[in-house]
Amino acid sequence: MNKVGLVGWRGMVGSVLMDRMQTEGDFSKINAHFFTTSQSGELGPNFAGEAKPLLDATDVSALSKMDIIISCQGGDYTKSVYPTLRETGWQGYWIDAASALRMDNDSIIVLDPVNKDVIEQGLEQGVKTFVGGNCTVSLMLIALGGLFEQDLIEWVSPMTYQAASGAGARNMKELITQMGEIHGSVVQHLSNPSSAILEIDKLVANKIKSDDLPKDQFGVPLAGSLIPWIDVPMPSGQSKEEWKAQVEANKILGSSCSPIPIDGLCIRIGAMRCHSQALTIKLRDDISVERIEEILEGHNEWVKVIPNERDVSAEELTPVNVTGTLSVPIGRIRKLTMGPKYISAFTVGDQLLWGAAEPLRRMLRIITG
Ligand SMILES: NC(=O)C1=CN([C@@H]2O[C@H](COP(=O)(O)OP(=O)(O)OC[C@H]3O[C@@H](n4cnc5c(N)ncnc54)[C@H](OP(=O)(O)O)[C@@H]3O)[C@@H](O)[C@H]2O)C=CC1
Ligand SMILES: N[C@@H](CC(=O)OP(=O)(O)O)C(=O)O
Repeated sequence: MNKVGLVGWRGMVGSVLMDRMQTEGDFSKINAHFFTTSQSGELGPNFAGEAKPLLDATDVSALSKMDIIISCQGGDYTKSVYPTLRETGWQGYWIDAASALRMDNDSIIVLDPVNKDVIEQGLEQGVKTFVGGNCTVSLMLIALGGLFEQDLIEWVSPMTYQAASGAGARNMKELITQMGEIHGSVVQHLSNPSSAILEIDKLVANKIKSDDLPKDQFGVPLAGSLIPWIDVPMPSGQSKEEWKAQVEANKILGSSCSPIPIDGLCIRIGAMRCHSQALTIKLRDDISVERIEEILEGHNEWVKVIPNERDVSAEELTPVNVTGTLSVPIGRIRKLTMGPKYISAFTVGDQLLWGAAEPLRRMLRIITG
């Protein structure tokens, strides 16, 4: 059995990965070794049988004994350890959640329901570095896989509604704390049926704007508001999150030589762990909505077409419905007034599952069988 080193297993993405690996029985296929950057020598988890002391994730000699390493530890860790490990001549498989190696020439971005051919070709050619894609990119491609596969898309503009989890566990906690504090500021007014809504609104607005609302993580209020910028600025005027859409999606699709334009705005909203995206798509042909729905639904087992109807959209096409599942619903599909080749769509996905952990887990299974 392959020796698999797990780094970052107790973080948020890592915990979701561990959960999925246990559910799918993956630990029975590997010889798991748990690493840590901060708790070396302490007793590790028992997911894979008897708990053993944790290994030092900065010890290149210990890492180099692994056949496969999966890291959910983050980009700084990857940048500090990966080059040194490769310089020792280590020929193992490196599977990573962080973005650090995604655009390297010798890495493949993994999303096997969409690019299994690219992955298999890479394995045959000796590629050893496999990286999970950006969450919005992976979720969009699971949703639109059928249209991309049949080369029916001329361009896409995704406008995102991204959950707090994309910014990390502390940000999720901060969002809930902000919500609680806002509620607390008007709780007595809410219980009084005759209280005036404009007075409540004023108190809420004052609370959200006040210095004592906790905002160390996001820097600004998120509850009762939104943040129209994610990640650092790029020279193009895009945020880095927006820049990733086109470069990563085309790399996954193997179309980087003649890239499909994919560009829009990325917005942080007060959802917990599901990213949503409103898509404007220009098709290459005038295709009926029924045919589009058929093509989308037929592509993979996780995408689910939701009819463009009010009640079912409000019930099923939401973060609260999708959270904790691998389902990627897509709905609001209709022709736009711009012309017969222009369609809208709205999709939602769990950014810790298909958006982060699941593509890595499936890559491990592709390697280990
Ligand atoms: N969050 C996301 O949506 C996505 C994240 N990623 C990538 O995954 C990386 C990891 O993200 P994420 O999982 O959110 O990071 P976390 O901050 O949740 O975990 C990262 C590491 O922090 C250490 N840590 C310190 N204190 C604790 C604690 N109390 N509980 C758990 N872990 C702790 C752990 O390392 P140790 O055991 O060594 O101390 C852990 O592996 C990101 O940097 C990013 O590159 C990729 C896609 C999506
Ligand atoms: N940037 C994403 C989460 C993430 O970690 O993305 P990436 O894996 O591309 O760094 C978000 O904020 O929602």
